Amino acid sequence: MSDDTVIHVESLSKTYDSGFQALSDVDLEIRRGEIFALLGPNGAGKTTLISVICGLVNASRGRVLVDGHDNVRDFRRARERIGLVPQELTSEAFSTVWDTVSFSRGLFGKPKDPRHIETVLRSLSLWDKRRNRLITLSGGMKRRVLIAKALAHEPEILFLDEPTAGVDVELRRDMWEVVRGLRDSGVTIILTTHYIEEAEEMADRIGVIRGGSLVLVEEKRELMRKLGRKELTLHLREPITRVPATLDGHRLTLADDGHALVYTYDGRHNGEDDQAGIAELLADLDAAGIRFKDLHTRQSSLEEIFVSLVRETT
Ligand SMILES: Nc1ncnc2c1ncn2[C@@H]1O[C@H](COP(=O)(O)OP(=O)(O)OP(=O)(O)O)[C@@H](O)[C@H]1O
Repeated sequence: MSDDTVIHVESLSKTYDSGFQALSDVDLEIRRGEIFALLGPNGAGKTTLISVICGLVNASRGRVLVDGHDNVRDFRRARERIGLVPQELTSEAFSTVWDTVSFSRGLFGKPKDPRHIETVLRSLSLWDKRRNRLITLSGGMKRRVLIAKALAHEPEILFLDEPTAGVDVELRRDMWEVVRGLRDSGVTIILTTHYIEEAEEMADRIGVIRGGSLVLVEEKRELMRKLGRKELTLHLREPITRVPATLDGHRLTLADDGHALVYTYDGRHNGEDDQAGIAELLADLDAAGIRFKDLHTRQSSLEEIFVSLVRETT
């Protein structure tokens, strides 16, 4: 475990009383100060994993250390380091913003600290609303209150469970800004999401969970670089039966019953090399007497990468 590990998850499994195994043998290290996005389809085990880390659900096997504290044997020390933002506001509709957020701090046995509550409310643009009852707030403001509640006891780690589920595009962007601001203030962020775009936009690292197993953990940039390939498809005038040996140096595959050639290349980092590669390819095609009538390029998005990963592990 390295020094910058803030959460250490080891051989974690969870079988519910029903006999359903929701997590199997999950190992994960969360680094201090990162935004980590946990992606996965419905029922993959995202909420279960968060709940076990936060100590709300018991693991069947394995252990979790939060800043070095075992989340079962040393529950309080582990839990006080964590803020959890659930999807929905459950109660307190008639309380004011100020009371709701202050009360949350008290739940962790922390002494009152109006200055801190003020800082949190200001950072989330809730200060002007502090005397408003929750029931009078817009959906966006309610989401901010959920975050303020989770930050009231000064946690260093913040879990956001589907922070933008069911919200409109504008509010989603607004939430992304808020989350980035928190990360910039030094909070480690772990979020679950269905929205690939959300992970692509915000995460430093991405974990993909499927059927209770963590199938991949990778730097987002690295993931995009390794898997985010560009494809150039050349639609040929005349079909060919095989790629001529003179074109062996290029990454070419035959498609569409010999009517198309597909060239794959790394589209993100070596822009100049790519262009050189394409120029060479076109010259070699010409020399080989292969003519094409049309071409198009496409870039794989994180969405496609994700879909292919999920498919591969089925
Ligand atoms: N208390 C429980 N008892 C039995 N099975 C449960 C319980 N809670 C969750 N499950 C099952 O465990 C699996 C994982 O659920 P979980 O809520 O962790 O998934 P998720 O990835 O968060 O899904 P979603 O994106 O739909 O919220 C699901 O099949 C769910 O039905």
